[in-house]
Amino acid sequence: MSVVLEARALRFIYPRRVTPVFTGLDASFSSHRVTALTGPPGSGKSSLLYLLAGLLSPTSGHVLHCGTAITGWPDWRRSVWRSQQVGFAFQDAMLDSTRSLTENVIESAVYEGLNPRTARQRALAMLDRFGLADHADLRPTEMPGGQAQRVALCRALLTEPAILLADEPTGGLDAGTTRQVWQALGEVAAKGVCVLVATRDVRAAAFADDVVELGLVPAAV
Ligand SMILES: Nc1ncnc2c1ncn2[C@@H]1O[C@H](COP(=O)(O)OP(=O)(O)OP(=O)(O)O)[C@@H](O)[C@H]1O
Repeated sequence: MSVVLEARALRFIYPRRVTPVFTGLDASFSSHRVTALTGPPGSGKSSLLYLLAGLLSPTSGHVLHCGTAITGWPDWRRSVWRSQQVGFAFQDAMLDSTRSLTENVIESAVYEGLNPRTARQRALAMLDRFGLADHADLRPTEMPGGQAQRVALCRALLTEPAILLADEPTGGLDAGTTRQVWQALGEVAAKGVCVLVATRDVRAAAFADDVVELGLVPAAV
């Protein structure tokens, strides 16, 4: 187990906003661990994932990957780093409604160079692990609601990233499926991945190895 990602003295304010989201956040995240990012709506769970992925730049402070500040890099370098190291399961899974779940999972990885046969094998194993094997050939519109996040997780994991960032992966799922997703995330972490989950799930603490609770910044700060 080693620290993979760190937020150091992270301050962040969205353009044209008065109140910062973070005013000096320090946190570290390790391989082999599932960390739940919790906190009330608006406390910055999603924003922190975007900052850690280098999709947003902090107002001040740094994000470090294995001790190296990615925040000082030019965009292109962060983008290469992200494609090699990070899998991001966005809250809005943005699935292609004209393609099957399997095709949705493999498409971008194959586009980026993953062998199509390997991609398909991995996708089917992943869909199975996340309880979607029976839906593999369905289109997103043909499956029940709340499933898209699991497809997004499979897609994010296809390139076997060192870091998995998942935004609300269990939103809208029943208790049994929620447990299954957390268990699958635990198995991903057990292979050495640093797993971060932004979640409103009140039972997150029971499933995650670590919990980082974010708070709302008072408006006057
Ligand atoms: N693109 C944006 N532009 C301006 N402000 C934003 C933007 N996205 C989020 N915010 C604001 O930043 C703060 C943190 O939002 P964020 O979505 O990161 O919190 P969250 O904890 O993930 O919330 P939720 O649980 O509702 O998803 C909120 O006040 C939100 O309104």
